[in-house]
Amino acid sequence: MPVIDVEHLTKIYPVAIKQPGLKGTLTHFFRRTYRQVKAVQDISFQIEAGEMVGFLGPNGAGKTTTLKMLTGLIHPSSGRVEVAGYVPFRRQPQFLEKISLVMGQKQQLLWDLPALDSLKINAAVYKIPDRIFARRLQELAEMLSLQEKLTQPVRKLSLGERMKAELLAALLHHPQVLFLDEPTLGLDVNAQAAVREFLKEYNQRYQATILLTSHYMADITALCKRVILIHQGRLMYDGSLEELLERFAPCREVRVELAHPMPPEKLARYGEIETVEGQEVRFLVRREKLTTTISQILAQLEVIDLSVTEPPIEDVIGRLFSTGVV
Ligand SMILES: Nc1ncnc2c1ncn2[C@@H]1O[C@H](COP(=O)(O)OP(=O)(O)OP(=O)(O)O)[C@@H](O)[C@H]1O
Repeated sequence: MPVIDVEHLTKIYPVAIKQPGLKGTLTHFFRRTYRQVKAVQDISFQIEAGEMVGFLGPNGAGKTTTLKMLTGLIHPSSGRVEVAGYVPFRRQPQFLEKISLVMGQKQQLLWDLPALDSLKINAAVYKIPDRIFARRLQELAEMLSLQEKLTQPVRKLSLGERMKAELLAALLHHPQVLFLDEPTLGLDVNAQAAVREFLKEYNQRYQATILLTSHYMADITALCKRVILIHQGRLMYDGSLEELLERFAPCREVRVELAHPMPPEKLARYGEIETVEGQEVRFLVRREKLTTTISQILAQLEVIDLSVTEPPIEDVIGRLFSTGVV
């Protein structure tokens, strides 16, 4: 049975239109007109327990709106949504104990207090007994390398430490389902990697289900085998990341530095030649032929150096979003 079950989910925001000037203000006050923003349109997907899924889309695609419906912060306009067996917008306490939502650009920890104080408040809200609180705190703080930092006021923590403390606060009640909206936003490369490493470990250790949005493709490639793509509120793709790349980036680039320059006609058999500059040749080679082609190049040519590069995933997905075709 899926932990997250979404069927024909739609959210339409009514947005009041106001004309400029005094007349516009008066009309707006007495007789408002609305236009409809279709933020999410008829999307369906299921996520099984323990899965870690990347939820991707360009700005304004409807990701946050979907996460808000999945966590019960807003009511869908139509469709059905169930998370951990509950209908989110009823906001039943048993449901709230099973989920957590972490938004990279919002914080729940109190700015002037040590994180530990906010954590104690959370423990009281979730009715976590002292003994269990102490155990979980120690375990999570260790996983996040935060032991020394929890007694300092939050405002004195670095951005990365603050994000880790936010994660600790969000996970103290051991939610079964975790929704993460840009958890690595604005963090430096090391802090991003630390958060990623932690999420991977948390998912494996507790079999937690995680739905994650991120503009950093490194997060997605490191954590998610499956991705869901949405564009202008509609579901574009739901499947494995590997298959997506296979379908939309079937080639890799092979750069070879030869001992002596060679005429292009003698090189064409190894792949589609992109450029030849002196002794350096760049080929495009289909993924499935990569190992055979590389062995042939190494056996048949005098090679000084060879490297293989993957087209950046950002480029592949960016192209999909700009063409709107999957
Ligand atoms: N409360 C609201 N009232 C009216 N329109 C809204 C509201 N919240 C979001 N929207 C609109 O709904 C659409 C989807 O927004 P949403 O925030 O869900 O996108 P997103 O994929 O999370 O984007 P981003 O990556 O920029 O955060 C956008 O056109 C946005 O302007």
